[in-house]
Amino acid sequence: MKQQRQQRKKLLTGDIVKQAAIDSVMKLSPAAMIKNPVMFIVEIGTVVVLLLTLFPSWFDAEERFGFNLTVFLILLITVLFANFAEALAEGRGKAQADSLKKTKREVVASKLVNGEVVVVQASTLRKGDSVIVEQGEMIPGDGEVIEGLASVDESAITGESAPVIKEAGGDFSSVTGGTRVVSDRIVIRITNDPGESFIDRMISLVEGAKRQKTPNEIALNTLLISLTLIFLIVVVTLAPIAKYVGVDLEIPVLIALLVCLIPTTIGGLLSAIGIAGMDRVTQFNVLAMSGKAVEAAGDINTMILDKTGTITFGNRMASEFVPVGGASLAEVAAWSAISSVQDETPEGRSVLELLKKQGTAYDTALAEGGTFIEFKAETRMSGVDLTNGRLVRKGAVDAVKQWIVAQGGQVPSELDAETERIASAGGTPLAVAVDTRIYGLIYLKDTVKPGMKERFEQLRRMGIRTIMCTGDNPLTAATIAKEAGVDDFIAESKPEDKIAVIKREQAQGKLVAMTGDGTNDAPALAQADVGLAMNSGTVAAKEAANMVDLDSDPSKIIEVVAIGKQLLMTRGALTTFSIANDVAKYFAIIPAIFLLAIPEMSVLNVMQLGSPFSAILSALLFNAIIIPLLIPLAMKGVAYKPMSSAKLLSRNLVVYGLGGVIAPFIGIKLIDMIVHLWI
Ligand SMILES: Nc1ncnc2c1ncn2[C@@H]1O[C@H](COP(=O)(O)OP(=O)(O)OP(=O)(O)O)[C@@H](O)[C@H]1O
Ligand SMILES: [K+]
Ligand SMILES: [Mg+2]
Repeated sequence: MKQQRQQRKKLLTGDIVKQAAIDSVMKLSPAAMIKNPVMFIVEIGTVVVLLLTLFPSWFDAEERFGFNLTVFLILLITVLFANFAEALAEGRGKAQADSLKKTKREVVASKLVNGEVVVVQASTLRKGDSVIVEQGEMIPGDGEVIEGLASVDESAITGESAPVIKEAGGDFSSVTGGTRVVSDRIVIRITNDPGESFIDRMISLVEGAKRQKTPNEIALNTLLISLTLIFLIVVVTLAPIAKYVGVDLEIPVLIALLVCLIPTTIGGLLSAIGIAGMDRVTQFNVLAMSGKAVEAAGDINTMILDKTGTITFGNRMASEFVPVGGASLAEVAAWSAISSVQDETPEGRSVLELLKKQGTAYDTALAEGGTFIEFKAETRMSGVDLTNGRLVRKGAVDAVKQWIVAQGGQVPSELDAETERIASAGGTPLAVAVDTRIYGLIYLKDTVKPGMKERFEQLRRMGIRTIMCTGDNPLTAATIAKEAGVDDFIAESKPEDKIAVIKREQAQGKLVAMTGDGTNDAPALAQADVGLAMNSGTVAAKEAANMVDLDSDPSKIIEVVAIGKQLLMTRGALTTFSIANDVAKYFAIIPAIFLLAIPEMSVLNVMQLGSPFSAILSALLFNAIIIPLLIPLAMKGVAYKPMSSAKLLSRNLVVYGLGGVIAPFIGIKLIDMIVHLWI
């Protein structure tokens, strides 16, 4: 499985680079260029200079073939470099889309029609149809298991070759078209019409077909267009003014000046930054439904995490039976077993496993024929109503206490002390009760994932507040919260409490992220600004969320936030760099232009550039080659250390702002020294 994952990461191959080179020429089409107004202006300038080069007489212009041709070529590569950046960023997604499309081969499906099996083409299946999938067969469409249990190979979409169990009911019922049943047989209800499947969505996502500009990008684009218009006006009005004072500025020189001044660096890299950011999330096996979701992740103030499975490993295992109120150890063990025979949750299964491990004989015959009470997050209890009328329950201590009191029973005096002992060790105590009597406790142990403290510390440095929401009791919650280092916790919380927390934070103007997998998480996932659903989870959760983690690792939300932050930072840093650059170029090129007309003004030549022409060409060439030089940074993202936004901003202003001012002086001077040798 590691190998497959690596293969995915190594997708930036020679083929992609070659394809990107071809695409950058295709993207010269004005219909495509107009989407990037800054570069579109450069393209128009390129065409004008070409015409001036070839037919100077048309314009009554001076014949300066060599210079004009050079300006034309530099302008052309400027546009090509920008197109190449975008094409390269798109390349990896396209390659991934191609491999996904291969999994979309036409398959046949065994559709159930009035109880009979009819073989049909998968493409004819509609929402609501039921199909049978047997061992070895491809699952014909997205759906929910409504009958049976099977192991499914999902490597086609997750890159993970270990099969996963899918079963009817519960949080592991969703299946994805294009994955394969490797054992057993399941009946599936199709949940999507053709063309709307998960793989379809994934293809259009990685391909960027549906890529819409995010609000952030639109705002930045507006700024870039405004700057471009301002400089356009400046340059256009410069000509008559210069003429008035007796300086004749040629059109290619003015175009060169314009291109140097407008924000071509960020204009050329902007869409590559966005695509690469999305791609980084995808390579991380997280599907973001929109770029907006990734950017929102970068702006998160509050993160809601659940305890079990996110902060802890989630294998809450029974480790001890604790009798209370004069009950014997054997009695607690026996009732624990009876309450758990039909409880298919990991917690329930672990009770029987513990008894087996301890070698304790237990008899669950009493439970036969009884009504099973399934565990629910709302009741926080599970159990069985026996045929002899006795009611057996186990569950969260406060829930069982309430139940016992409602039954007319009493709470044994040492229950609280024992509960406290387990909870203060970070364990989860489950009370076991029958009718009106509490027999004792089951001690469920779970461990905090290693490295959690460091990760929450990082989040804190990013200015993100973490809140752990758990159905567990306050003491267990407090112990785990302390051990993991979260900022706050909410104990004994029911699913609706999560929405309440999210709404409360949002009301304070904060952006909230959360993870979840169950149907009861769906409303909260939809309410959160960033909702990360687990691929193993229910269809409802996946549809409500704006991101899906194919590896079903809830703690990945932390990395997703880091990627979002890095995306925003990269864009900010390169914008700063680009604008600082343009300011510096202004000082390099303006004196040169005036020197061209009034050679006596040699004091203007502060940079000691070879000649006015070489100064203009050097500035223009620097302006072009800075784009490909920054492609790696745009694609990889700027180096990122967790710290507060304010600190980051000032640090970036120094590095990229100051760097942006200094770099052109050095770059242009170097190029000029070379250029001057041959003109
Ligand atoms: N199988 C079960 N039978 C009875 N009670 C259970 C069972 N599983 C869990 N509980 C009790 O219900 C509480 C809530 O469990 P649930 O899994 O819903 O927690 P949660 O809300 O997801 O929060 P977290 O994941 O942080 O524990 C648990 O703390 C435990 O006391
Ligand atoms: K520029
Ligand atoms: Mg949970």
